[in-house]
Amino acid sequence: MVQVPLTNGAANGTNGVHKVEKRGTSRPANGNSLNQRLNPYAPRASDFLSNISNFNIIESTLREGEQFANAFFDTKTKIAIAKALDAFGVEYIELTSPAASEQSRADCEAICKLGLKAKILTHIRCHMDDARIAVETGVDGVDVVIGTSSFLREFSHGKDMTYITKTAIEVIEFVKSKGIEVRFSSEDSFRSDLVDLLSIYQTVDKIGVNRVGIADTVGCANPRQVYDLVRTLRGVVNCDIEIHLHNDTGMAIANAYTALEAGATHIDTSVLGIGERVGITPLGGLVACLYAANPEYVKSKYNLAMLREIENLVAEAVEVNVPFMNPITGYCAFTHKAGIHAKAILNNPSTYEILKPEDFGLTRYVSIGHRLTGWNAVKSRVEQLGLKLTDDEVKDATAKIKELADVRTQSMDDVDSLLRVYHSGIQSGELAVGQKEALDRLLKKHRHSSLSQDETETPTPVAAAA
Ligand SMILES: CC(=O)SCCNC(=O)CCNC(=O)[C@H](O)C(C)(C)COP(=O)(O)OP(=O)(O)OC[C@H]1O[C@@H](n2cnc3c(N)ncnc32)[C@H](O)[C@@H]1OP(=O)(O)O
Ligand SMILES: O=C(O)CCC(=O)C(=O)O
Ligand SMILES: [Zn+2]
Repeated sequence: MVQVPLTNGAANGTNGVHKVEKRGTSRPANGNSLNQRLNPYAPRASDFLSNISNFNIIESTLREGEQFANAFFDTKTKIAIAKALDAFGVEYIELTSPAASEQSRADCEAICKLGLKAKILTHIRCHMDDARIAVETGVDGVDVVIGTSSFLREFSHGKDMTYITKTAIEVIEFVKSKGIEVRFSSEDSFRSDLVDLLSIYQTVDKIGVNRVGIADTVGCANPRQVYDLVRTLRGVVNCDIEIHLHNDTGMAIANAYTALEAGATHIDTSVLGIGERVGITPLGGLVACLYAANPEYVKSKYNLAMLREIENLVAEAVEVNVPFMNPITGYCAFTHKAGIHAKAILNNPSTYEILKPEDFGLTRYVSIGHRLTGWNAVKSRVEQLGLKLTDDEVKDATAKIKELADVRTQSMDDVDSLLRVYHSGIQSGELAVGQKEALDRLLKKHRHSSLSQDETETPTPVAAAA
């Protein structure tokens, strides 16, 4: 595909300096008036419940992400991912339970010792044995989870709500006694009884849990259900509300956004969304969605130019490619193709872009070597090449590009050669607008001379004699 770079990427340097002061609370940033102009339906400050401009990310690549089928992170890779996420600016990094294995425990301790600005959490079952191990690792907080749906109560741990509540209180009070954060989450919340849920959340809120978590463990929830549950919970507890959303039906980003609108304060993500089955809310997709709502706030919190590097790091570690349709970093995320789009983009990129590539250290492209191209896009390339053609001449050359592209997509070199031949034909007087045969003759001559040049090229010596 011919891709004409229209702007240069403004790759920001990464903020590799680790300060001791921990993240974890974010200040609301208003000021989305520009965004309101770009998108009249953008969220408004008057929505008093909404945390679209006041949220924290709990980045779980090193916990949920380790549950992805392909994932095996050795210590070095875990440290590289943790450092990259910290430099990006996530508020929390969640790690696999130290009860999982001896190496998991050692890695958890090693990451705690890095002195990152992000708060380090580990994720455990609602059990005193796990809690005792977790608090010895040096983490800033412990995320406690237990299934509350009838499925999990019957087929996973086999405990009733009375037992769950009693154990939750014991674990929470123990973790709190160590002076670190504690969160309590109900696994499979959306298939749990609402009265059970609200009752246990209220109990743990009263004993001073820092956050309660809602989990769409099987990815069954839709945005309206998410809104209703978070909104209801917001009216019942005073503590922060975290949400963890699986992507089995493709709803994870929309559900995360809706949860913030309903008053959730913390969103779980993983890089590229990796996790159990198809994973959870992806970091990049969530950032894209929240940037579209309030770019200044998102830019103030995160080093957006690092996103591509982090995704590549994780993609390589788990041996997958970054998907072509990935928000922000998909290979064609900022490529514009159809002539109608290209013209408008060239006049003002906001016509067809809600995300600015330069804010992510990326570059915009207009693709022109295809049959959907238009003369405005071709004119832009003519100007980039420093050629002088009238509008009628550009339109004439565009017609030839389309004719050729009806047979096969033209490379950048193909298009550039055609434009150069066209231009020199006009300059020399061998060509005028509409003279199709003359243009074909010139193109044929050019092809012939490039071929014979190739044939007469001296081969490069493979190795010099000693
Ligand atoms: C939805 C989620 O993703 S939750 C997070 C999932 N994360 C993990 O599973 C971490 C990795 N897991 C592991 O390394 C292991 O499963 C361990 C160390 C946690 C437990 O291993 P094992 O003792 O061999 O038990 P196993 O994995 O077979 O079964 C889980 C046990 O925990 C119990 N359990 C399951 N969930 C919970 C919970 N949330 N709280 C308390 N106990 C639980 C089960 O009843 C079962 O107990 P049992 O030994 O009495 O049968
Ligand atoms: O701890 C949580 O909130 C979520 C646990 C989990 O991974 C899930 O329920 O899918
Ligand atoms: Zn999960």
